[in-house]
Amino acid sequence: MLEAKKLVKYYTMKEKSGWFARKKQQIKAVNGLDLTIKRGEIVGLLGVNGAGKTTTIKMLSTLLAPTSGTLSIDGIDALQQPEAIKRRINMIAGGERMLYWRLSARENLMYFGRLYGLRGSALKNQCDELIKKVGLAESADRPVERYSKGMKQRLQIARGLINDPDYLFLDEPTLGLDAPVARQLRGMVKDLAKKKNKGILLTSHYLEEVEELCDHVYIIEKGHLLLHDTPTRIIQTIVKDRILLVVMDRLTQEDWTWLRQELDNRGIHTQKNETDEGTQLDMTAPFDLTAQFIALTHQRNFHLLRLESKKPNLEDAIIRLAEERELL
Ligand SMILES: Nc1ncnc2c1ncn2[C@@H]1O[C@H](COP(=O)(O)OP(=O)(O)OP(=O)(O)O)[C@@H](O)[C@H]1O
Repeated sequence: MLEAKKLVKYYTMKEKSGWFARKKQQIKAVNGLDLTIKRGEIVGLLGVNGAGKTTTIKMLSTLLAPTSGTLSIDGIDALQQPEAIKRRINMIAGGERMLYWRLSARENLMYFGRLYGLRGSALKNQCDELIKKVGLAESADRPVERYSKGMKQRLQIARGLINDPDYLFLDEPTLGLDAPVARQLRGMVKDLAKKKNKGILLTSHYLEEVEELCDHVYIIEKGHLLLHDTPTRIIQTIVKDRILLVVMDRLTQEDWTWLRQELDNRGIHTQKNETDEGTQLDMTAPFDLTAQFIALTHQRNFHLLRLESKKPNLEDAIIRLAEERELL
């Protein structure tokens, strides 16, 4: 298990405050964060821009020393024994960082493998296997600068697996990828956790991806933990409303006045729009309102064209949370 306790990172910056004077300014990027990742699970780390996600990942991957706090990985103190830890972890960033563009996929992997102490046939076999695994066999000897974004990202995954880490930190792994390529990568990430028993930390601005992949999620704000739970419970806790969308034959003014009064009496909040299809109603209430709405339509023989009950998702929850905390 990876266990971070009371992690703190303050950045100190010097700002000009006169001709010669410089004032020290301290930025509290991460401020007392507790976080755990077990092997075989995918953990999400969410927060608005500047919340402290990248700083946290850099500390977990020992690229950045915390100001205070502890970090242990499978019982080993990561701050005391960073060399022992580096063999057990790796980081994969989205976008186009962390690769040498003039080198081929094979040369990149050979280079990074050597950094982890791999040599000879062990290194060659590991590179061959990873190249095959991420589907780059045919283009393995071409320079990376000629790769598509999806190919570069698959190579990033291979690079992140070169030392066969037990824990992987994925920072925006599907950034800028087309939907089918992103889906393929999500499948790979799931397999790494569920079939290869790796512990995975994921940051992503694609909340559907987080909802689909993560067993539990940490939401941070200004370096503090705001919420830690499963995606389902986060949605249930934050968005209590159920949403019903209905399109029906155009309502007369009299019918609308009657319907609005009935809906108001039941605590159903309604928004009405006239569309080409007919009258569209978006209704929200803190309970499942489908049965009640259908009963009302029977009373006046309204003709329904479409009825969709929408379950709130993680994106709805995060937007609601940000609105409540005035982060938007
Ligand atoms: N090297 C640095 N020096 C000074 N301040 C920094 C440095 N890196 C980050 N910060 C500050 O620390 C805070 C947290 O930044 P961090 O990059 O960890 O946030 P983030 O959640 O990853 O944001 P984003 O989603 O925009 O990538 C921000 O206020 C940022 O300006």
